[in-house]
Amino acid sequence: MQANHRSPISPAPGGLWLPLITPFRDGVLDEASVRRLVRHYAAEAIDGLILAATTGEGLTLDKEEVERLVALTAEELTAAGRRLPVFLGLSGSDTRKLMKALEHSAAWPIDGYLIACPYYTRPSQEGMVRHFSALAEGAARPIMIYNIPYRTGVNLGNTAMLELAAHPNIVGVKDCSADMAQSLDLLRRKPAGFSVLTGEDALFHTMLAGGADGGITASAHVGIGVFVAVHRLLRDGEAARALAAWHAICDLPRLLFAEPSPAPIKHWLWRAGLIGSPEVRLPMVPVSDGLADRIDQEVERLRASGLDGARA
Ligand SMILES: O=C(O)C1=N[C@H](C(=O)O)C[C@H](O)C1
Repeated sequence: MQANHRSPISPAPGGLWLPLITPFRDGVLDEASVRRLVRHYAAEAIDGLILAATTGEGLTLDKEEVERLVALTAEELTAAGRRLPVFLGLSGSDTRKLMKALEHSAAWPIDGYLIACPYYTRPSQEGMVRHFSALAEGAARPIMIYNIPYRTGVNLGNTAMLELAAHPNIVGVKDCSADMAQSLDLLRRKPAGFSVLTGEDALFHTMLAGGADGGITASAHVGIGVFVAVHRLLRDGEAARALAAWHAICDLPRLLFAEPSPAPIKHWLWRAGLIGSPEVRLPMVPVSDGLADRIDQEVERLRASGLDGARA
């Protein structure tokens, strides 16, 4: 398969990548809200977008919806004059089906893929190395591995990860191993050209300070400017200012993950006027009344402090 990059991206992704929620209204993709969201976040100094991953409820989208989501995003980025890398979230436990998904999306305006470890079947380390190697061979664009054992049921260990990191088409990992020793060991041993981006929102500052290249954090939908600032300040050696900035928002992840994601984030964005409805698709359900009240109060507090970033 030929490489077919829409735009040249840094070979090793870094900085703040936003795993965009997918807005729905009355059961269908809410196109106006997709456009508004993309415009809104394209105006921020983020480094990339991820579509249809966990936060984007990718498992509930049909092929036509994913294609439309990708097209709308590309249109809005072009209209905004923003060359932002866009990776598509993929997951599955059948290598052949994933190869077909790669083929199906080969001409889409995306720059790469975020592919989760195969879930439910609990393959061996060798099975996962062969799985990702096959996908990397077949993909026309770079792949980031998504290691999230508490969702998939299987952990891609560092030996296997480093073997995969040697593949030129595997450019990084979204690390949600939930094992600090494993994450720090990976940061110590990762080769040049292979990025580690944390997907543990609450550990965003800690992981960056430990040498991570960036983060893919759903919480950054809120207070996005602060997430960007924390990354830049640390990169520029301004540790004290980075920590002070982080302290202003470090409780957000706990609030936004108090119930299954992305319902709390969607409630927030709806209250902030960025999306037309907080709708999620079953088996996800809307936030409880109690959490809705807590989020509403926090929306007001951040709005008053100017940290919300919700200026559509
Ligand atoms: O959408 C994602 O990708 C993210 N996944 C993590 C999860 O699975 O909970 C959290 C992260 O903030 C974004």
